[in-house]
Amino acid sequence: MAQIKEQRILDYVLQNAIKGNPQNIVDAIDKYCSEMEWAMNVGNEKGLILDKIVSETNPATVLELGTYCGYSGVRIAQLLKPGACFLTIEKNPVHAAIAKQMFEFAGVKEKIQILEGSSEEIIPKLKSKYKVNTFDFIFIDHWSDRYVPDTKLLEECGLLKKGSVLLADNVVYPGAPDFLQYVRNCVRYECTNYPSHLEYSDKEDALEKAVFKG
Ligand SMILES: Nc1ncnc2c1ncn2CCCCCNC(=O)c1cc(-c2ccc(F)cc2)cc(O)c1O
Ligand SMILES: [Mg+2]
Repeated sequence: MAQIKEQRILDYVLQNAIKGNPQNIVDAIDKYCSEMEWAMNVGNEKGLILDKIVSETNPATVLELGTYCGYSGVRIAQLLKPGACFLTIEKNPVHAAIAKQMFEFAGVKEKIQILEGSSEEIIPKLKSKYKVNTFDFIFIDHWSDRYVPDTKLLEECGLLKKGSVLLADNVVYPGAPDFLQYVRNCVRYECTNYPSHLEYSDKEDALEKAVFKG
């Protein structure tokens, strides 16, 4: 059967990484995607910045927008304290199925709940259906044209509290200029830019951290 790239990435991990070892699985994905096939995982250079900000935040509640193959989900999950709640939203059912298997192999499936669907349809249901109050940390890594509307949706749904940390991928490449404009000009956010490079590439990219001030 014609395989898709994401299935080849998962197969490579299942055959070459150590089951139950999140860091080894992250390293295996990076090895495959830098040597064999490029894929839109956040990657190790931006991943190390992600790790640092997650560790500093030490969140009890995490939301990720854009699961893909589960690379950033595995990176974040291995840093979370016991009992932390981690929800990740993925619109593409095939990618969600790949990520589910990735989380199982990594031994983090008890820490992460994959919500299949679009962010715009799931975010308004998070309080009622998923018993969430607010999020301490939000990793934004889905369509860049959803960054602003979903940030506003999170505000409107009362899912942010004073100190909530939003971290957005790809603010330079592919780019999210309206998001940068929004958070940098809104008094309710304190922003920090982290210049880096596009995963498995020398193109410039960056992460933007926006801390909600309440
Ligand atoms: N409304 C929703 N809710 C949830 N998931 C949703 C959604 N809507 C869609 N999706 C499903 C996620 C779509 C993937 C998002 N990520 C990306 O599109 C992405 C692309 C590149 C990239 C870079 C250079 C290139 F030449 C080409 C591509 C790099 C990255 O790091 C990326 O994260
Ligand atoms: Mg990305």
